[in-house]
Amino acid sequence: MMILRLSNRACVLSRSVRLKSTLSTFFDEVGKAGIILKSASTGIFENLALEDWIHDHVDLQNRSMLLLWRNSPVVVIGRHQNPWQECNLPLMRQLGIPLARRRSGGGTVFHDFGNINMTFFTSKKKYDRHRNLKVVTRALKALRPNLDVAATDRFDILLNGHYKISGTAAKLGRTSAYHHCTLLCSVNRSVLSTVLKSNISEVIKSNATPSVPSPVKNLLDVDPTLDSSTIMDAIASQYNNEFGFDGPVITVDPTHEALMPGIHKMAQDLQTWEWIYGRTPKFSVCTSLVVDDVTIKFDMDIKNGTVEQCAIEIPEGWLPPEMVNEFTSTLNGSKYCPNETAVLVAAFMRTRSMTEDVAEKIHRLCAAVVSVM
Ligand SMILES: Nc1ncnc2c1ncn2[C@@H]1O[C@H](COP(=O)(O)OC(=O)CCCC[C@@H]2CCSS2)[C@@H](O)[C@H]1O
Repeated sequence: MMILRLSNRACVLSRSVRLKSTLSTFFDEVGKAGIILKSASTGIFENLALEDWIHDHVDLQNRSMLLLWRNSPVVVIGRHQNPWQECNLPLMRQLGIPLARRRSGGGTVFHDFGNINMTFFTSKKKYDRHRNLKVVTRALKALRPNLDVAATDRFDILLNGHYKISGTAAKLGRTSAYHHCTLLCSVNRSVLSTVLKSNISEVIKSNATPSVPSPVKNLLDVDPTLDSSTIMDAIASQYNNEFGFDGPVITVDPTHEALMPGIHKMAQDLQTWEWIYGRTPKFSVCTSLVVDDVTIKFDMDIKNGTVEQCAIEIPEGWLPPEMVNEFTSTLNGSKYCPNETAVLVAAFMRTRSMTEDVAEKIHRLCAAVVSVM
């Protein structure tokens, strides 16, 4: 038997007990129609894995579930998006802000501790985004009756009819579904807007899903007496009210492999380069970069995150033609990734004899290519 350790109104699925059941069989034993979970993790990959695990393993035919979670700073792109088009990857690397690709569609958002995420799990039949967003707007109104918050036809929530405070995405499986959304409480808005501005969007051609940028605001900007844990509590109690449930908020730790067998692998899969970058729909980059006062034209086709075709036009006499050929063939077939490019170019330079001047130029050429990665 698994034990629920009660702390005030909240429960913690205890790690200290000897587990005889997984989270899904535990829910079957408890037999509740509605369950509210809160993640103990602030790691995006663990939290996205928790969503995947619940979606794949919990019987959602006769049960609905709300998961509340928050993350440390991260940019989260939709399943069919192009990260180079959506965000400033060089700046994110500099700031140490990771990128994650989620399994649901839709656009790109920024999360930090000032952003709340909610995931509403249901059977596919009961999937109802309007009703879920009503839980959020009513919870906010219950806290501050004067707040002007309303859901739109595209399932955003707007503050004062203009400022986006919540964005929505969803994943529909064969029999079950989840709808997840954000809520901006006190996010760092200057980081949000700078990381969500691509440095190379104008040189990318792609059919990937584009985001729909909106003016955003934090709830705490209009009412600094609010705080995100009060808001989370209000959402949990409104969820119970709306659906007629009465459960407590259960804290669950997504690193607890025994409770959720297979979850570690799910989190690992979400962190692979192949999932985050490799799943980008085919795109091309066509740009001119100035290196040493000469203009160099790059033309690259990228499929599965890998350079499929690369052409570089360099003014005659700047570099020996065989070096240019060597450089382009190094890029062909490689990941569209600054680290991989730098390593491969360094390796090719080690195996060729060249003057210092040529080596310097290849370094600068490499830096120019890396600047658009
Ligand atoms: N955290 C957050 N919340 C609300 N709106 C945001 C946020 N970050 C950025 N934005 C704004 O939304 C647009 C993109 O809007 P767009 O409509 O294109 O995309 C979305 O809303 C996707 C929401 C995904 C929600 C998931 C829930 C759990 S994991 S992520 C962006 O350019 C900004 O203007």
